Amino acid sequence: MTESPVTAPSAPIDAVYSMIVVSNRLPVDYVEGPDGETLWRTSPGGLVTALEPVMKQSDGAWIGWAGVADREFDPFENDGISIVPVPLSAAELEDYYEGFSNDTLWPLYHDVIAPPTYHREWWDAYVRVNRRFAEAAARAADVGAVVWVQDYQLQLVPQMLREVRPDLVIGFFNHIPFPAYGIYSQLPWRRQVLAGLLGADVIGFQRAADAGNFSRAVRRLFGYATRGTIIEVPDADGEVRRVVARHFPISIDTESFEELAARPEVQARAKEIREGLGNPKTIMLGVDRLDYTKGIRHRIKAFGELIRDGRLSVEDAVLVQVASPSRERVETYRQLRDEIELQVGRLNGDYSTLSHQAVSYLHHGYPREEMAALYLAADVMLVTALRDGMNLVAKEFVACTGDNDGVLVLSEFAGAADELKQAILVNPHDIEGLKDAIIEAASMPKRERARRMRALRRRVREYDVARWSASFLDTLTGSASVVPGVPDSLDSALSRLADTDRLLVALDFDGTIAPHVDRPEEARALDGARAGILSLLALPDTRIAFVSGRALESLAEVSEAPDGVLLTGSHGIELRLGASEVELDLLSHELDNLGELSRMLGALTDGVDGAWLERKPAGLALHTRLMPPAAGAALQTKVRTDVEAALPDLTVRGGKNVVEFAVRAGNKGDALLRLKQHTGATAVFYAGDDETDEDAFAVLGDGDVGVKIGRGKTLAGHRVRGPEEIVEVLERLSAKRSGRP
Ligand SMILES: O=P(O)(O)OC[C@H]1O[C@H](O[C@H]2O[C@H](CO)[C@@H](O)[C@H](O)[C@H]2O)[C@H](O)[C@@H](O)[C@@H]1O
Ligand SMILES: O=c1ccn([C@@H]2O[C@H](COP(=O)(O)OP(=O)(O)O)[C@@H](O)[C@H]2O)c(=O)[nH]1
Repeated sequence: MTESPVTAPSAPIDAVYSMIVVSNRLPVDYVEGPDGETLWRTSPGGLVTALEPVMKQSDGAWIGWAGVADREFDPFENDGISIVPVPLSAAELEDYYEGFSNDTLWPLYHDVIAPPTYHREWWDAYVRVNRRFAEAAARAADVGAVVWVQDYQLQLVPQMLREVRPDLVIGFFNHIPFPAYGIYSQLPWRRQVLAGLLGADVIGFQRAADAGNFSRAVRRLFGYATRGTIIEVPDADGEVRRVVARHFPISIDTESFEELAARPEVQARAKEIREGLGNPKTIMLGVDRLDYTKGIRHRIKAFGELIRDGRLSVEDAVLVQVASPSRERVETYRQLRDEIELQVGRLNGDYSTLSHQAVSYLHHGYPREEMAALYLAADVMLVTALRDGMNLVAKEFVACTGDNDGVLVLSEFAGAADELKQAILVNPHDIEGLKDAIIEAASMPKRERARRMRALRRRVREYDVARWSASFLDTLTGSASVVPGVPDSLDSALSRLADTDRLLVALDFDGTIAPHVDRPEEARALDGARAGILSLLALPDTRIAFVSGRALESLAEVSEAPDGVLLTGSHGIELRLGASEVELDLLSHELDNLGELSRMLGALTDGVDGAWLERKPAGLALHTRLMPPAAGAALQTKVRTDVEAALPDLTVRGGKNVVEFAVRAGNKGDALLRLKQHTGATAVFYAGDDETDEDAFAVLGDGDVGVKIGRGKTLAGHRVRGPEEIVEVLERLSAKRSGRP
């Protein structure tokens, strides 16, 4: 794909940043002041709204385009953020931004609501500009820095960056939907785009469905193995990189919107807006970039028909539609503007009176204060997107509705619908359904309005933008240091989990409930963990399982598992569910491989001080914990290389001071699914500390709780410091569950 590779700066020139965000848009756009002076204005769109508070909290740099062609700017500081502008020529603006980004990818990724256009010269410009962004990031990033690339305009940057700076930790977040394969496969450069994205360590999406579509496309086009949210990407040297592709729904700085809406001057402005509109009974509000994905026409059509049919009157109801200018040089956007303005003009001509307008249409972009006042003034917020990555407007309306008195009508095709379930959910293509929903919203009793809005507010408070970025970055980097104790967020998750009908508590053994020891046969669970397990076992509809990489026999021995505990060993290959033990019948070629493996490992480790082999039913593990670290690492590398060359079909797993080879594949994710099926669990708790536990975290669903012990990249939603914290977690879970009605 990268015909001419990204140039690696011999010594990065401005390599000072340990955290970098790269996006097409900077938080500010250049505008020329009345006297020709340089002014910077907040850029449009939700990406900037979401990332601005994140970057204000970090001392990293934001790399992006300044919103104007053919101008070069030096790096500068804006509102506490270090800005590194990347220039675009007028031709690049046309081909890369307006063309490939907004006339190819945008309609394609939004389910071809408008027809995508494919031009080879647009693609060439896309590659060229992506390379420029990658070069800028490679120059600015300190050794080992985290680079977080944003959105569909820059999908090739992760791979380009990895090629020249393999030391970097690279994340990617896609703010818009990722389409199903049947649509994605139209893209002539579909393989190059996937390869570009797979350069990242973690690829984030708005909805679980988007992440699923992406993984399916990778399977179809590259045949890479995927397990849950993990994609196994082979590198050129045959090593497998585990790339995470999962959803991280973006959000807003809820507190700052609440604070804004509580300001007296904003409330006064809201009152003024209502009065200016003639104090109607119901103010309906739509706020969108003027984009065909937003369903503005559908909304106006439904509203217009309600007036025409007499179900609403212009004396009682007005629709305020903010349609902020967007991508105005792209033909589809121009046409849309004409269509909407014709529609609004007709509607107002037909139904407005001298004192009451049907639609108050505003083709402007407003500052946050005015947005908050509009949200406050509105009774009903109409978000009728035909497809939308998230839609932050919906969340902002909820945050600003401080008195719980407002109704949100929300398209099920906006990412926000996965979270804001107490909104009135609509299919905007169904105009009759949309009309009924608008009437339901306008006439909803006060108590019902308050009940729904309280629940919505709880959600946007709990899941704000800080949580979004923390959860993405934590998955990407692992937290630098893990504080002792049980975090509040984990405690709340345990409270919810404790209420489930049938609970499965699945625990890795070593390093999770038993501290690591030098001799694996000496490992024992902490007394507190045993006590917690016994008290959970005594509760109805509560099952416990140990999920270990150890051979089942060894697990049974060291765990001294109380009766009733389910056991899975050898990474899920062996299971003991109740009294019966699952037989492990190795096939003849597996037995041959096992014999050869055993011979090779014996020869390679014979006489090496501190190295020992652990036999497992389907393989062998080499332990080097008792060796000097450098010698242990060197031995592991040698053993891996030799075994992989001689026996390429084996499953290889690296752990802490251990490398393990198995003649039959199996993993803790499969084990957990099997346990879930066996127990009929309605929710699962899983805790683990090692790389192999990531397979289990990868199969957890929305109502489940995953806890990673210690540092390191993880898919688990929570993290604690060590087995002592797991003791506390088990105690709390048991107490909460025994207290349920
Ligand atoms: O930069 P523009 O071409 O002017 O477009 C503005 C932004 O629009 C898109 O926003 C998306 O991100 C939001 C936050 O995640 C999300 O809520 C919304 O659903 C998306 O459409 C676009 O993805 C950004 O790159 C643009 O900057
Ligand atoms: O006149 C306007 C219109 C919109 N917005 C902001 O633009 C963002 C729109 O984000 P959303 O996710 O809803 O859609 P996008 O435009 O990114 O597709 C929200 O933060 C709005 O508050 C704004 O500040 N002024």
